[in-house]
Amino acid sequence: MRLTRYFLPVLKETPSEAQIVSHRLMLRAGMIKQASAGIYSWLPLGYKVLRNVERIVHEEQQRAGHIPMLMPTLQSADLWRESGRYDAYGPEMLRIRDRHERDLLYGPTNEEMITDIFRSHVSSYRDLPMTLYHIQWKFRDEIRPRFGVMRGREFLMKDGYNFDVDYESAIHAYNRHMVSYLRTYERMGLQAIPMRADSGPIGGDDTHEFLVLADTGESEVFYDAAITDLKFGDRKVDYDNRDECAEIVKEWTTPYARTDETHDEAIFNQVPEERRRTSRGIEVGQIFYFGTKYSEPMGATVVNREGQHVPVHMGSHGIGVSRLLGAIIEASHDDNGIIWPEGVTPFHCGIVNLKQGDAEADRACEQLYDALTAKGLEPLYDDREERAGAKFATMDLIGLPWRITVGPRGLKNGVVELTSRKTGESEELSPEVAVARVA
Ligand SMILES: Nc1ncnc2c1ncn2[C@@H]1O[C@H](COS(=O)(=O)NC(=O)[C@@H](N)CS)[C@@H](O)[C@H]1O
Repeated sequence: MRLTRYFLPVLKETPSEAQIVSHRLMLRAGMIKQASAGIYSWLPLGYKVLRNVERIVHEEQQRAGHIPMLMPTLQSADLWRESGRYDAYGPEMLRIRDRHERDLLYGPTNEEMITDIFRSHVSSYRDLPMTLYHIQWKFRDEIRPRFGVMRGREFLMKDGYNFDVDYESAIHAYNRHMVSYLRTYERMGLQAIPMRADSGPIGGDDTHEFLVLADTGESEVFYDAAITDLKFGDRKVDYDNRDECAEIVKEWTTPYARTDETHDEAIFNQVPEERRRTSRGIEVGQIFYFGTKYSEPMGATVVNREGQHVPVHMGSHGIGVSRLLGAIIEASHDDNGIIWPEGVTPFHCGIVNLKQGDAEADRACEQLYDALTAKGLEPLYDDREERAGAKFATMDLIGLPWRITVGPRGLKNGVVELTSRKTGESEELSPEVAVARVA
């Protein structure tokens, strides 16, 4: 992409209403624009990162054998009356009436809707296990939306729902989700720690939240420092193997890690003093087991092996897709701006032309552009008539992992300058070597 043909409305000033760094940087880098309280337009750069986060979520959910689909944002109130949550959910639910005076709502979550889909089509244990998921916008009328996309009113969530014939199978589904989440967050360059949590309005008794440690996090957390040494890496996992998934879950849930809702001082004190940590965390996902909480009242049953009609055991599992952009920036930035992990960066490499209009420099930039593109690495070419300082500042602000700077003087010596955003280090290399170095 050429900057003169893109739409990147970077801001010179730091917007006063932004209280945390991710909100400030998302506004300044021209990624989002507030439409109304807690509701944002996703401008091109932000939208590109959002799609990259979605792609990783889709890949890891499907690797775990979960099936993608898409449910609407608007739901009938009747479904929520069946489960008894229509009134229980409270003022966070945006209630809407259509022209025929029918009660609708903008879905804050989809347990009722997915259970209705399941009960309409599945009636035998032979069709199980089954996990359906979608990535869809949600609405929760937060009384105090804040911190930009971190606590929005309209936000993008992956919500997945497992259907199993019994408790053991549903716990395997729970473990499968935990394993898929560990890999998902690592691929985004995040360390998200699973912590035992309280279940809130969704209900049920088994639940873990995934938290990214950050001073600006809304949750207070207590954990054993040993848990931060765990790495998932690119280990191969047989997601159908119950013991294998249970083993990984055990590895990640043995060290003490809890939010303030479930913190137990007595147990925490058994952790060696030098390893006890308290901090704050950003909740980027949550997994739940809630048994027959929805299948019972809504009559979602299957005939089991013994020929009995039994309500299916379920769980729901969410990832805050739009919140993740804020969490990643909180975890990866410096004074000059964002530092995108390779897995989610909007462009892989910036190209800065120090002398736009100089035949040599222009040609070298075009060749770099083609070479990077040929390697499947999307460049952002700053071809504006701007002075170098402004071009460098923009590249640092929007946080691309690599920048190649091209100038007439360097070209005379057959070199360009390759700069790593993470380390700030620069090297003079031939254009071919510079392109080879961009991961
Ligand atoms: N107001 C919000 N703004 C941005 N992200 C949010 C907001 N509320 C929740 N999320 C994200 O959505 C994730 C899942 O939300 S949740 O309430 O914990 N879980 C559910 O809704 C269940 N139905 C799981 S499918 C959270 O972990 C969080 O990362």
